[in-house]
Amino acid sequence: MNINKRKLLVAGNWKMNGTRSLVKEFIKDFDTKFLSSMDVALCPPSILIAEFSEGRIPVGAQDVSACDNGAHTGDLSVSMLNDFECKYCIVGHSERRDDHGESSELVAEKAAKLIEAGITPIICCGEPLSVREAGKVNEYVEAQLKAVFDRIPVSQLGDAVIAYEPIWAIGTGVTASPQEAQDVHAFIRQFIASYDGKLADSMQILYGGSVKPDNAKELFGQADIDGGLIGGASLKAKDFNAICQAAY
Ligand SMILES: O=C[C@H](O)COP(=O)(O)O
Repeated sequence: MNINKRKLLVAGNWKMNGTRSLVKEFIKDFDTKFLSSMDVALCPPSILIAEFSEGRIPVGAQDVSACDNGAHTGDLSVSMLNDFECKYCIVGHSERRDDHGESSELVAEKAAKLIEAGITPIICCGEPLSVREAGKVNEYVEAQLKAVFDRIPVSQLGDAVIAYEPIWAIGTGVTASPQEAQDVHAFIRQFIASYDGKLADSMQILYGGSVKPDNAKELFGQADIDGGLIGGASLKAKDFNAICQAAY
């Protein structure tokens, strides 16, 4: 049992991967004991969200529109996510910022929309390698998060989650060392504290970027790391179970 700090959250992000049969297999193999003492979520591609209704795993989406229902081809609204009982929704993942040119202001709008609808946003931030090499990680991450804190009153951010994901560690097998990750998480918590100390103490800050069964425990053991946003390793229930075990 993890004794430190806040309740931990392990969230899987399947990205653009998965099939209906993988969902069935995953539901069968996922160990539901984890649901009793920690937060768990699985964010499949939106076309597979309904398939998770047969299991007990809380489900999330990977993105949402900042607009209400209407003429927005290809998008999903918060009310649609609510209709499918999504508890979480990732926003501002670096792949969306890169592939779809999403700005931090748009990410903040999406997060605001989710909070208004009662869905927990998992707000991603994180720097590319060039920024780390230039020694500007804190400034970069702060600018991404400031857009959110400028847009949403702290009184409404109680249920939001932040995920720090250094881009150079995503899908590369290169993980930030526990200390490197902890340093940025501590900075993020300090940044939140500059708005509201209580919020800083309670907000879950996840680490993402090549989290695997063999490195999860050390990462989650850091004082300011409250779990993980897991990409590749969340596609196999066996590995996802092992990562949840590290947080259990
Ligand atoms: O959302 C998840 C992250 O991008 C991490 O992906 P990864 O675990 O495959 O490196």
